[in-house]
Amino acid sequence: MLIDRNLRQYTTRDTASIQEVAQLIAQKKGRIALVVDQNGVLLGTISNGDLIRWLGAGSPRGSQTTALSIANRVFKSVGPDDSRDRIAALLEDVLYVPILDARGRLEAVARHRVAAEGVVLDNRRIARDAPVFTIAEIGNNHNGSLELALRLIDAAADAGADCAKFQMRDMETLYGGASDGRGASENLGTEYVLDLLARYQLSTDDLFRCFDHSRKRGLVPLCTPWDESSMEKLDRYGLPAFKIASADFTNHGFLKSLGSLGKPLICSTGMTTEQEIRQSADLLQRCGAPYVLLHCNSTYPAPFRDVNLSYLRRLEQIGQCTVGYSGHERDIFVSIAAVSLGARVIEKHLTFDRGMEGNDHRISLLPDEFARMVEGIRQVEDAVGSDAPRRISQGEMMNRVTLAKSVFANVDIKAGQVIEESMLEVRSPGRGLQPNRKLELIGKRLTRTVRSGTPFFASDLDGRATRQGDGKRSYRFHRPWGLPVRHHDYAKLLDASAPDFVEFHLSYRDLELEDEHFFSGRQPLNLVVHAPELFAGDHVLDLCSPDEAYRQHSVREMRRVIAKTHSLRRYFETSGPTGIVTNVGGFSLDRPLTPSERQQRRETLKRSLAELDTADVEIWPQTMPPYPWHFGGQRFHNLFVEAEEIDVLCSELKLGLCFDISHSKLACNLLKHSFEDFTTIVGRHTRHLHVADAAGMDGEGLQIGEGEIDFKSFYRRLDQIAPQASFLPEIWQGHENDGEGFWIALDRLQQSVTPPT
Ligand SMILES: C=C(OP(=O)(O)O)C(=O)O
Repeated sequence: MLIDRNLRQYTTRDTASIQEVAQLIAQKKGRIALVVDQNGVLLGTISNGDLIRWLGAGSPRGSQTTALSIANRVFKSVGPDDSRDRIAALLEDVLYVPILDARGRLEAVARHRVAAEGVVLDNRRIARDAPVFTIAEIGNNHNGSLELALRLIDAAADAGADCAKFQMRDMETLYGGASDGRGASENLGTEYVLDLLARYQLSTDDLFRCFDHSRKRGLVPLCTPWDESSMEKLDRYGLPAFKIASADFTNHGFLKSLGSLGKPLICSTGMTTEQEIRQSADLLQRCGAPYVLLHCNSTYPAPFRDVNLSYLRRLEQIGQCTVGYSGHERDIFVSIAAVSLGARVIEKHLTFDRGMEGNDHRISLLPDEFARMVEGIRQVEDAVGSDAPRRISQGEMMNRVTLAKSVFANVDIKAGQVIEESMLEVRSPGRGLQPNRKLELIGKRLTRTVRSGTPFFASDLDGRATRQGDGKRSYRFHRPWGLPVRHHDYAKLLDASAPDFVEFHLSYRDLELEDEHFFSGRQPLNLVVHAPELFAGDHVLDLCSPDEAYRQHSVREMRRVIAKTHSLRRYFETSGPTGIVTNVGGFSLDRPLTPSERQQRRETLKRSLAELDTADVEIWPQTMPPYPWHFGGQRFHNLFVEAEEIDVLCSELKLGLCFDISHSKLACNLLKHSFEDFTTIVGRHTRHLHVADAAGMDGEGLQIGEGEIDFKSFYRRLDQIAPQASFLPEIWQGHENDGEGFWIALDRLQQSVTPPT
């Protein structure tokens, strides 16, 4: 059972429209709306079944209907003093039991607990599918000094912690006569702890100051109450949750008191038997308390061999809840490993000096160690993934092309011929059919001619191979369309279709090609150029580089690209300046750049662009994904990713843009921005489009219809903002097998986005 005091997700006003009620029920994935008046008095309930019945009855009075008019006015409820057993009995018949105060106001909702939902504190969700919540346990490491406590909070925030945690004790309640610190009748260990605690308490006011300061630094303040009097003070202060120390996990009376407050409980389970953990978890469930269990070994430092991280999985099963780890061992590695075993909360002590007086200092992390641990946690939580079937990432796919092998013909084979084993060989690169499919090819009759030294493709197996000899493919789009070409496949692709323009994708070696060998006279189509990203000597173009020598190198390479563009222009029907699609740089290797670093990169870009002679050409920066695959490895991209920034840069520098919709969809996915709004903002600057589908955070260049983009609505929007912008399909590996991927993309686009004529 869960007693949920987070009421917003259940309640709707009596005057709300049916649409609002439906939205509430749908959005919160709940099955009920509780109808309240302006004072929060519960007037009735509406289930999704009630909504469906209302629709089935022809929606009497239609849009005039209010929530109250269709609500069930007779419902089961309980008062705050009703026993948990009574609520549990009611929950056998209904899904939700409202808990009302004496005046009928909704106080909480009792319902069945769902283990996977986790807990929410200060808008932070702690759950299996949420980011790891890191707690910097300051505990008593302030040694009674407010000034030190505040500095530790700052250090926790700077180290990237999510929470600063303290401990509060009412020494008199807790230790009675021994609270003066002398505790002479206690055993030696207790006497020592008592003495420390008595000397190193912060006053209640000082602790509250620490909580205020934590909030100011963006941290969730938490505190472990060690007694009921402290619990009441912390509740009154308004802490969003309570931490429960291992020492109190078998203290059923205290657990019940904490559970009755309706706030999430983060409970450590050190020093307890499995039987005791089961009992306490059972008790928390009966209380209806939202809770998380932390695996813990309560020794200081804990020997690594006693930590038993594998218990995390068992704890998750026993507690039927989200789990975490409160670590008392040395160093940072065990806590990072705990994340890979399912921990979603990591608590570690923090100090400035392990030599200070007090038990906890010597097992605490220093601020730079804590920061390194948080960094490790973030890396591991990103890397853990799932046990779903293996998927090849986009970067691996790129590397598979260059590093792996495929099946090639070692003789010319004509269409209609049957393939024999002796005609095949396995070699690099891996552009075509993987070697494990070689046997499937043997005995197949080819539907196309395959020249010696060229690879086979999957379409050779199912007879779908590219049509040959049946004339040029023709497409009709209401904006100029083109094809990405290289010097070596230009003639072949042009043979197969009649685009309005071609976009030359240049490698740095192509800059040295003699263009006259490739074109016989002037070509009746327009030209766009795509600048290389990689240049000789592993130089990745970066016009924004803070390294001046590197930046100047990039400017020199860009000048060569411009010169090449002028050379190509001689062979094409160019009307106006030629666009050069460019990834202008601004990437980083280990982390995204900070806003001020980004600002510096923007200024540097302005400088670099001003150093280029752009007569008869236009540099079109390309919109970028947040995690571009640079030659099969991942980087962070920082410029031309966010709509507002692109808008400002393009306006200031009067730049036209190549809107790569696959890249930008990924950026919107990561930043949780609307792709529609992005299109509206950057559409104003768009001269040219790279079109491909996209999925997730880094699935770029996908075939049309195989990702998440709604092309129909995208083109509809863009037609109003940038009707003249040219486009081409930039499908990954689209040029293989005589441009098979491009033709599929163009066919699909024609079907879905061309308005009827
Ligand atoms: C002592 C505490 O917790 P743990 O048992 O995790 O060390 C605490 O929260 O104050």
